[in-house]
Amino acid sequence: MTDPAPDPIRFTDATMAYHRAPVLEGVDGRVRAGEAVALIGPNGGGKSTLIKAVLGLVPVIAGTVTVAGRRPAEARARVGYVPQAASLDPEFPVTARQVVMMGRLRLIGRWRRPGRQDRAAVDDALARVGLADRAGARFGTLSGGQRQRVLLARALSPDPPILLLDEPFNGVDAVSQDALITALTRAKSTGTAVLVSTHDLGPVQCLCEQTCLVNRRQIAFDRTELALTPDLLRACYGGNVVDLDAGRLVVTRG
Ligand SMILES: Nc1ncnc2c1ncn2[C@@H]1O[C@H](COP(=O)(O)OP(=O)(O)OP(=O)(O)O)[C@@H](O)[C@H]1O
Repeated sequence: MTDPAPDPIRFTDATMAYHRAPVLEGVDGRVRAGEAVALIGPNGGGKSTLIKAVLGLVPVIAGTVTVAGRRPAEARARVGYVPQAASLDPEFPVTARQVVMMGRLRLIGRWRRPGRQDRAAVDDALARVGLADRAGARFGTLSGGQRQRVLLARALSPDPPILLLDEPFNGVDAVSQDALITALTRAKSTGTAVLVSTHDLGPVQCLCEQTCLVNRRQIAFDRTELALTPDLLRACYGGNVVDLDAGRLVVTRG
């Protein structure tokens, strides 16, 4: 009998630290193929730290984090990463198509030029985020939401089995939010595992099978409907008020 495939991402009582002091403790759960996990918590709660641990950029000082059964640094090629949109300078003189092609560089190799297959993959990735008609537009002239979609297309272009997204819905208009959700839903349908940090609970409820709540330690890692309860959200956000607004959960910063 062959062993089942390892989970795309597996956390086993993992503690992360930049230096000696733990920044995030006790993360335990898995991101399965074809599923999305939302990472939710207050500013400074450790969301970006967890994503960086999966990228192999932050040390895991206790427990383990594995990516496709390996240590994170050994599995980097299997992971597509969408950083916060602000991390790419809009003044940088490149088109949307050139930004997306950057996602193929690892496959193309340093000494080769992009081929027909690379160009087709870039066009396909832009189409998947609904920006086929903006391929030639300069990145800096696009709206914030469109830039975020270009960054998702860049991550999608090499077709990675695992996607990490750091607050992709921040400051994004409704059209772009829908386009991001559509592209991520499609990626899940082809088996991609998704880990997405967000402050916005709306997309979580339609996209994420599981939710991980963190505030310096794991508060919950469970099916979304079991994790997004007023009590757990209150525990996570330190008592900030949670309203049930027409069936939707809202975290207020009061
Ligand atoms: N490079 C670093 N070196 C040392 N400490 C860091 C570093 N980056 C982040 N931290 C600390 O780790 C803790 C968690 O930060 P992190 O950025 O993971 O939180 P976050 O939940 O992503 O917050 P936000 O929603 O504001 O992005 C914070 O106390 C932060 O100061």
